[in-house]
Amino acid sequence: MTDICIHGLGYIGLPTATIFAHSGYDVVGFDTNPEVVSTLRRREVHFDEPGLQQIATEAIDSERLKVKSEPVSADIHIICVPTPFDDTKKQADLGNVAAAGRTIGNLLKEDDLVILESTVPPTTTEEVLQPQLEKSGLVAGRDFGLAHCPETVLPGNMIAELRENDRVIGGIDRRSTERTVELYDSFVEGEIRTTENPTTAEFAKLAQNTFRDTNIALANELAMLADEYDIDSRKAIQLSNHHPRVNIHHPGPGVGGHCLPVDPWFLGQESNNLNLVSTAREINDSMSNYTIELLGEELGTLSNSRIAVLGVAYKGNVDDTRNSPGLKLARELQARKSLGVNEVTATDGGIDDIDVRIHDPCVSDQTLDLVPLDEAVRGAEALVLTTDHTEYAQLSPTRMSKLMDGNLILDTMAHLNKNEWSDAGFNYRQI
Ligand SMILES: NC(=O)C1=CN([C@@H]2O[C@H](COP(=O)(O)OP(=O)(O)OC[C@H]3O[C@@H](n4cnc5c(N)ncnc54)[C@H](O)[C@@H]3O)[C@@H](O)[C@H]2O)C=CC1
Ligand SMILES: CC(=O)N[C@@H]1[C@@H](OP(=O)(O)OP(=O)(O)OC[C@H]2O[C@@H](n3ccc(=O)[nH]c3=O)[C@H](O)[C@@H]2O)O[C@H](C(=O)O)[C@@H](O)[C@@H]1O
Repeated sequence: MTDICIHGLGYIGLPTATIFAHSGYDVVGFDTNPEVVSTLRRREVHFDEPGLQQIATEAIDSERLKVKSEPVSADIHIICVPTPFDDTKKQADLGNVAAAGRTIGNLLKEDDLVILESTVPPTTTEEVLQPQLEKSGLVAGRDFGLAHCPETVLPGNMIAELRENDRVIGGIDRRSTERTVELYDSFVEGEIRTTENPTTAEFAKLAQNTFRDTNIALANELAMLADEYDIDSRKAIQLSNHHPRVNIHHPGPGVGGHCLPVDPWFLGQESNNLNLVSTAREINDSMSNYTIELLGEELGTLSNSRIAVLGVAYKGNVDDTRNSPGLKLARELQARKSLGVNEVTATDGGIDDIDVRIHDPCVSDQTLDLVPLDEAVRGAEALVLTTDHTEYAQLSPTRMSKLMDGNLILDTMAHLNKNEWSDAGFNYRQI
């Protein structure tokens, strides 16, 4: 008999299935994508996450975790499916949650427990998932349990954070909440806090990411203001943060990933009260444009320039390019070229012909036209560092200088050693 069926074996579902298997449960991991299933059956993890390959392989080898392309009947179902964002409607696409609900509804037995882990707009558990489950004829709260337990792990540090992070659990009744707490208590070392309904748990999760996105927008606005005074924004922010109640985040080339740029919209998708939050989104989205302005300012013109964009993963040491600031920057520069207009510098009125070359040591996506580092840098007038991969911190300014035609380095993440690059003759600029 299967204890737990996990629906969706991506960044969240696979580590979760693995950790439950290691906690002694019999787990089936089900994914609708046959490639994910066949890759995992070959004991290969289909994305980069430190430490996961080993523990996932151990779980599969021990047969505590079975990977399947069909869902199975189980006492507990955990939903970890994607909840993408429809950018035109500014609404969550909850099709995968509804589909998982229908699938589980067909398998549901009395006394089962269903837990939604995916990040969703408030009320989704009760208004989208519950009706699908109840098509089974069983009633939530009476015949089966239902709860929301949002995931909060940080990509790059998931294995530790799965255990260590606090959890919020909101069931549709007390018994659903208690059963869910008991389940997560098997491996969570952080505090498990409960709320009286799933909506509060959904809201609390979104509030966390909205806080971070809004805070970064403040940092980005401070960076643009500091530039007007010709001072180092990061130094100023660092000094501010010594106050015991101030914690301003870091400015950068924009906010990437599929969580921070998306979740703030989920929070108020039916509301007219999304003011600060939507302004913060606009500021963070505008950082690629600001980066292009800085480039134009430093180079005098972008016409006929060659620019190397270093980093299209949305953050350091991951292979995920969803909503990547580096990719957005590269595509915006390339779009100017294809438009054949010069919107960047008012001074020369020439035609942009920007040669943009992109490199990333962690990303292997063939569709992105990535090139090796030397090829990206050779003949470039400017390097723009958009991702803080550890590997980039080791770049030799002397070697880069020999390959380049110009001497501009725009370090949007303040990842490099300013003195070292300046001493090597670079015009070093940060955001
Ligand atoms: N990746 C992250 O860092 C975090 C993600 N989340 C949330 O967790 C949820 C899942 O995200 P990820 O794991 O990153 O997505 P993902 O895209 O990496 O993985 C989701 C998997 O679900 C499968 N799938 C889609 N529909 C399915 C269905 N009906 N039944 C079974 N499998 C199905 C897909 O084929 C895919 O393999 C999202 O709501 C996300 O916002 C929450 C915290 C952190
Ligand atoms: C509140 C919080 O810390 N949320 C986390 C976040 O994970 P994610 O990898 O998206 O977050 P991140 O490391 O802040 O990176 C997002 C983006 O923000 C940028 N970033 C981050 C911090 C900063 O000071 N400045 C900045 O510009 C990063 O470069 C990146 O482009 O979202 C995850 C999620 O919900 O999926 C969540 O589980 C994680 O714990």
